[in-house]
Amino acid sequence: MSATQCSATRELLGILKPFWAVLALSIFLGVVGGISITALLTAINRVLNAEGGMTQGMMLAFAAICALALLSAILSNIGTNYVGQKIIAHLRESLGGRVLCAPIEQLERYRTHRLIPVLTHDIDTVSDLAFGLPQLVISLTITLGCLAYLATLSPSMFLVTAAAVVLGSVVQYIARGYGISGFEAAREQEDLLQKHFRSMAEGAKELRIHRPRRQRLYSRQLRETVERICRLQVRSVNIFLTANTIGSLLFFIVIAVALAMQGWWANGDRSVLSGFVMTLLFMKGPLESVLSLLPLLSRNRIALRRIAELNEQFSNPEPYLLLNEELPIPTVEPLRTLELRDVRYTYPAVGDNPPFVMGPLNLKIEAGEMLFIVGENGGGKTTLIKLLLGLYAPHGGEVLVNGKVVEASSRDDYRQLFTTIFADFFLFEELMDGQRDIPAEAARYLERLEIGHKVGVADGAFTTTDLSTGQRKRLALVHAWLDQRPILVFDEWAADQDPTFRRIFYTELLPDLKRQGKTLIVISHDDRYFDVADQLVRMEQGQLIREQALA
Ligand SMILES: Nc1ncnc2c1ncn2[C@@H]1O[C@H](COP(=O)(O)OP(=O)(O)OP(=O)(O)O)[C@@H](O)[C@H]1O
Repeated sequence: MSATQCSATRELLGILKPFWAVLALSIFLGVVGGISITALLTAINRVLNAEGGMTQGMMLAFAAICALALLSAILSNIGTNYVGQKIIAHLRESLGGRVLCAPIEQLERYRTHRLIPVLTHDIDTVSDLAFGLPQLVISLTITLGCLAYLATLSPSMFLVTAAAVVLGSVVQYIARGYGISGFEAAREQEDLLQKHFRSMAEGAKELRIHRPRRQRLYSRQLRETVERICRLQVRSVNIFLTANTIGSLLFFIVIAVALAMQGWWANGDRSVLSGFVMTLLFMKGPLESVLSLLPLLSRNRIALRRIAELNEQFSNPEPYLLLNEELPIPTVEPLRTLELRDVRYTYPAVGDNPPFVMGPLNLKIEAGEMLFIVGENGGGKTTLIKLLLGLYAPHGGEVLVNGKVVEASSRDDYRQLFTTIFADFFLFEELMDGQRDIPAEAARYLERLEIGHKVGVADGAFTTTDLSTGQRKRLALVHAWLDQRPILVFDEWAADQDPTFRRIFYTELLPDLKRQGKTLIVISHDDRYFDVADQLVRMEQGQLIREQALA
């Protein structure tokens, strides 16, 4: 078994493990359903050839088998439907949890356009198989049951039929090899398609004013990818359909052989001959149904491999990340100091670029202090705050809070000291639980930031986030303030503000927050206001240069 098959099989077994009892029962009931239907067929054949037609006993047996076939098929469907829905829920929850707990560096490396198709497309494919499973089990059982019945009717003709089934299966196997490579190539293209969709949605404005780029995205990227996927799917499905049709034809060849050679194997017994032909014709439907599910099996294998890959990528979740709301929130002792001691961090080389090396970084911040981090683009300011925030674990050195080293086990608690507005911030509409009404002071902030007339709070969420970029940042500031954390981090917050608000931010809001006892870490390019800071550090090519204390 190849590594690919191994990972898909392991993933499938892992996914099915919690539901094995229900699944085993459903499969068992599916087998019972298949056997019952085969028994019905043999009963029909017997009645057709019985002297005097159907006796009362036969009628009762017929009704009982009908009831058994019906009941077992319904229960088998209910069981697999349950398992199918549970699998979807389980995969969504477990993959969602993995993404939430993955180290930030891994998430930054695993691009969104690759993540979303796994969480949507691949999970749906796996669940499709779960829904197709009872059909597969029942059809397979009927096929095997019919073959067994054929063997009792005529061992010699059974061998001819079995040879035809083997030949059909070999054709299917070869077709599957070709078909699956097409499905795999199509799945690769799905990631690319997702990337184009993201460009279309997120770059809508840029595309509207740049005709050549828009045309290129539509005709050379989007259309080409869509058509490539279409071609690959058509080709793969055609291969499967052709193989199925060859399989169907084999049935009629076997029937023709049976009719031509009836003298040899049936000794002119017409009841054996009619039973044989009827069973073969009956078996054709279930066998075709099994074969038609083969493309789904192939797609399923690819989807499982993608899920296994994602699981593997995020197999080292950050330890001690709490997702369970019921666990108690640890009490954090009041902040006194925050320190980086000989901290090092290296981004791996990208292409021909050398790795970007940060550090050793040494920095100490006292509670209630205002630290400004300045420096040219690409100097390492954002990386420095990611290290300070505990988003990146240092590759060397230590982060200390109140003189104690922040270990992996305490890193998540440590992060709860901070509220951050990143340059590429995400604005959540909902407030946290228990904040159903904005406290009076926050309303004052909304007014002061001149968005009080635009935004209110209803049902625990801001009434709107449809604001200008600068206004959204102001709203994020209110959000951050509502968090009531001791340290606030601003990554170029003022960059989108007009000069008046920029002045208000540096000369009124920051001093106000400082007066409230907040510790403030501010990335800034606004050299006019550097004198507001208590401490100023410059980041240059990954090195921290301490400027003189200002205040
Ligand atoms: N995910 C990453 N992988 C590899 N290198 C990275 C990654 N993120 C940042 N870098 C590199 O690290 C360096 C510092 O980046 P950082 O974002 O910390 O700079 P910055 O000072 O905040 O810049 P700016 O002022 O433009 O926001 C950059 O030169 C960049 O090339």
